[in-house]
Amino acid sequence: MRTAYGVETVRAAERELMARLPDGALMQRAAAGLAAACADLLGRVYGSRVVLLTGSGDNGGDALYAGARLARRGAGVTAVLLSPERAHAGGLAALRRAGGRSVGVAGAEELIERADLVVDGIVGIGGKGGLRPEAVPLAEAAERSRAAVVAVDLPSGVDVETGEVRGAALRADLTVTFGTHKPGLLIDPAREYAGVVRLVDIGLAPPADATELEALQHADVARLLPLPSPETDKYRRGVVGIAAGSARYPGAAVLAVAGALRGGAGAVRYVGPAGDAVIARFPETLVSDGGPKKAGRVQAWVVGPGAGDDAATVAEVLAADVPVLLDADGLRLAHADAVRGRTAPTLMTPHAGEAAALLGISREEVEGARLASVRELAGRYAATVLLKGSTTLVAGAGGTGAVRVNPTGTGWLATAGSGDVLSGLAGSLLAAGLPALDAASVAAYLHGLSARFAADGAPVGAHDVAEGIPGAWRDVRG
Ligand SMILES: NC(=O)C1=CN([C@@H]2O[C@H](COP(=O)(O)OP(=O)(O)OC[C@H]3O[C@@H](n4cnc5c(N)ncnc54)[C@H](OP(=O)(O)O)[C@@H]3O)[C@@H](O)[C@H]2O)[C@@H](O)CC1
Ligand SMILES: [K+]
Repeated sequence: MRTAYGVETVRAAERELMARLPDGALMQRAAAGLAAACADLLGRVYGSRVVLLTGSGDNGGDALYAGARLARRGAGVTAVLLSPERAHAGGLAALRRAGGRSVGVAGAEELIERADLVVDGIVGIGGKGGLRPEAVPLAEAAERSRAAVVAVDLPSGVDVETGEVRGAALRADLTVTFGTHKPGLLIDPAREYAGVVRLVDIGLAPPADATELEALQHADVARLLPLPSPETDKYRRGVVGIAAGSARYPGAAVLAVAGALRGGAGAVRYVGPAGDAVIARFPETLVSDGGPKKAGRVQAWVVGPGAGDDAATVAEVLAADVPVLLDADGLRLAHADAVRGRTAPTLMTPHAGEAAALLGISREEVEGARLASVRELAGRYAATVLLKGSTTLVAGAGGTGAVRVNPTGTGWLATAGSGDVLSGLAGSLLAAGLPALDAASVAAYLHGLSARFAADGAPVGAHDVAEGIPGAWRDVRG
């Protein structure tokens, strides 16, 4: 499991470690890791031109010490000091001893444009607000320049706690972060600014119960996948009910069923007006004519994809005492009290536009503040919430615990119907007995992986994503 921690937790872990180490040892570990990453990126250090953007805190100190290491290996290193009188004294002295030099911001843009490597040590976890005005032209020059840009700990200007970016920020090709990941490095829009993230181990050991974000990895998903035992039957594997589709949108029903058939449940029941289309494509589906109540035994329901205005079916499903996944039209048609009042788990799967409608804010606000939005929805509805998008996040019911961030997402998933496949897949995992947080995060993981395999660098349709799910299972299980 990849984990990320908030600033207070990181600082507490740093204090604890520093108390046991000689003065400055931690910064030397950080600088050594940073210099090694820079050298890898440069390929040839000797003769390269390196510019250090240096702020007034320890983030600048890391950059200066790393710059000194590069200068000792023959790089021409220039530190641009944003506040010359407050630059890290030890780091600056080390750089000068190694043959590096320092300048003020005047003329810095030209240096940046001619550099091979720019190191962003303007601010790290001590930063408040976005980039200050004097740093903005330097960030713009770095973007214009052909130099590789390496951010120290995090790209300056992004919100390390939330992944929000208000105003200008440095755009890095590589971020070298120390001790642990930070939430902002894993959530868009900040994640975009971070480029590739490389974690340098400096010996920090933050407590597991303070985890802010978790990203499942293959091994975690493999452990959670529901596998049939020798004595199993379809009810033990779980029966998922799909109440989706309408005369106008029969395809949503077909795609939700397609996802559900690949999710590990033993059987898929379908109720709704698209039964003929479903059975024509998937004859193994148990189609029934009555509403959800008359469908027979179901261990989890999916309601909403392509459902049009059928509020009665949504209400009927919400009244069932089994896990319910609420998606698409279902999110709009559900009564908030009916969701909050449920005793069995509820999983809501909005995209940013649907989340915005539920929260009464704009889509842009949701996309700019994903972490806050997903937590807020999970709190308001007392439901597990999967917020789809460029970074898919899953918050557990109530919104207070660690939020799961999906590492397998891809832009190819932004295609009509892919959400229907995801809802069927996650519903199937719910029926197979996974807790809602696991069902949602495992579904997002497999869905993203499947899309990556199916796309392989070219556009895909939602049905390709559904058909690729077994391949994603196999890959995860190794
Ligand atoms: N602690 C450790 O053991 C280790 C820490 N390590 C490293 O230290 C970093 C944290 O260092 P830190 O605490 O000194 O804060 P830091 O991020 O450099 O910024 C604070 C300074 O910037 C200023 N400032 C604030 N906002 C600003 C803005 N928007 N734009 C511009 N300036 C702004 C603010 O001054 P102000 O002008 O507000 O008085 C203050 O002086 C961490 O990210 C990691 O890289 C590693 O070496 C491993 C060991
Ligand atoms: K930085």
